[in-house]
Amino acid sequence: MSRSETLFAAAKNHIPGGVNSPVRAFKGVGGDPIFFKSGKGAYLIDEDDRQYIDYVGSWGPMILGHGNPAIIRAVQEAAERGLSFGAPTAIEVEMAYKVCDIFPGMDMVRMVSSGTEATMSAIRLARGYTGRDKIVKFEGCYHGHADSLLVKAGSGALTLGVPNSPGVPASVAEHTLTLEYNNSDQVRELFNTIGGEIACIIVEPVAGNMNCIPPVPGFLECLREVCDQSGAVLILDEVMTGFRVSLSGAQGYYGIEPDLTTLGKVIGGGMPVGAFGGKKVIMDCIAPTGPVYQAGTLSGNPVAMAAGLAMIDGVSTAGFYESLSQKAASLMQGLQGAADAAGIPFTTNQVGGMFGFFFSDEKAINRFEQVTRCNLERFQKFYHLMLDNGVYLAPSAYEAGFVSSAHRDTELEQTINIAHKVMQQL
Ligand SMILES: Cc1ncc(COP(=O)(O)O)c(C=O)c1O
Ligand SMILES: N[C@H](C=O)CCC(=O)O
Repeated sequence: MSRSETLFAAAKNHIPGGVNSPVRAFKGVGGDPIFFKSGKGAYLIDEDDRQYIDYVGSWGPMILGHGNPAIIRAVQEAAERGLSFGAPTAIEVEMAYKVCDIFPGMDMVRMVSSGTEATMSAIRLARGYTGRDKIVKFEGCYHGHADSLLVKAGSGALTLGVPNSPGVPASVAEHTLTLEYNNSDQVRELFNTIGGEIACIIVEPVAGNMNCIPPVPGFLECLREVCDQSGAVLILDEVMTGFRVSLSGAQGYYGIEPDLTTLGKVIGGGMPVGAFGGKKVIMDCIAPTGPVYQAGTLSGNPVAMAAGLAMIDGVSTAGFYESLSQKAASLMQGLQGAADAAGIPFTTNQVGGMFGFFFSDEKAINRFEQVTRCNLERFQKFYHLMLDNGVYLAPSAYEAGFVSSAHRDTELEQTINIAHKVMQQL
């Protein structure tokens, strides 16, 4: 048995399914997950000393590649000063100023420890601020695992076939109204009927949890418009897209100003961090200023803030996002070329440093339902052949992929060459 197999067998004895987050379990592709022991730049090394070019990047955070020296140094120095105080620190103030500076519509921000906490808190805040219960989300979007958001959810919930999780009371789920992503007509119809009862819309401004689906022109603008008309709060969930598709996320990229923004992943530099922030009039409703309760023992943790600030410094350099986007675009062009050469129906999407590919003969994929029609069997075969050749992709057809600044032409070309070989075997 390989060391990964041995570890997986042991893990299953004491960790449900052998993993601490379901999508890692390889249920979406079959076979056993790989256990990793280290990462450097664009590469991951597994427990059996095999090396992989990594396009998961810890599901987004590792935008500078693994083991970035500036981040490691920042973490080491912060750890020397103290791991946690449970009291205010200067570095939290620095982080708040930095984030509010980068996101123009954000007057105030509260740090938390995960994307789930950020979205859950933002929803509660929107409800508290508006005094309304109903929320709107989109099928296939994933916003973490808070009860009210596990309704027609994407990511691991979709991969495992449980988009509506047992354990969520019907009395909670009934307040979550789910519409089709990129369908503005449905949005307008709902808001024309009950707009005054809706607390918020929460949306992934580029969906990355049903593979990668960019917004069609006019969709995000429509969400802004109906929220303005109805008094509902527009929450852009930028846990994945923040600092990823541009420095100021999808809101900067598409020019849409939300009322609230949720952040995670890149903002923590690989440490467990999330954040939610937005307009002062709404953020003032949060305790201790206002009555909407929200708290966290480790929120604003100094080591995590140090990692996040070093990461933000790293992505704030001139030309960073142009270069990142170019890498993702050339990877997608290369994969498309490999599929075309092999006569395999194939389509790609890409925004900034995130990408998606589809085994489909449809030329443009922008709806959830199109994603579900893709050739899953072919994806699974492709996945394992790429893996066998040293390329680590997200182990599900419902996840976006990510490049980092550490992916050089060498790694991209090697991946494309492998894809040429693999596509011929499908
Ligand atoms: C868009 C989006 N929102 C929220 C979350 C939840 O974040 P976390 O896994 O850190 O709880 C994720 C990822 O998991 C995500 O991709
Ligand atoms: N799609 C998820 C985050 O974006 C994957 C991470 C996880 O749930 O483990």
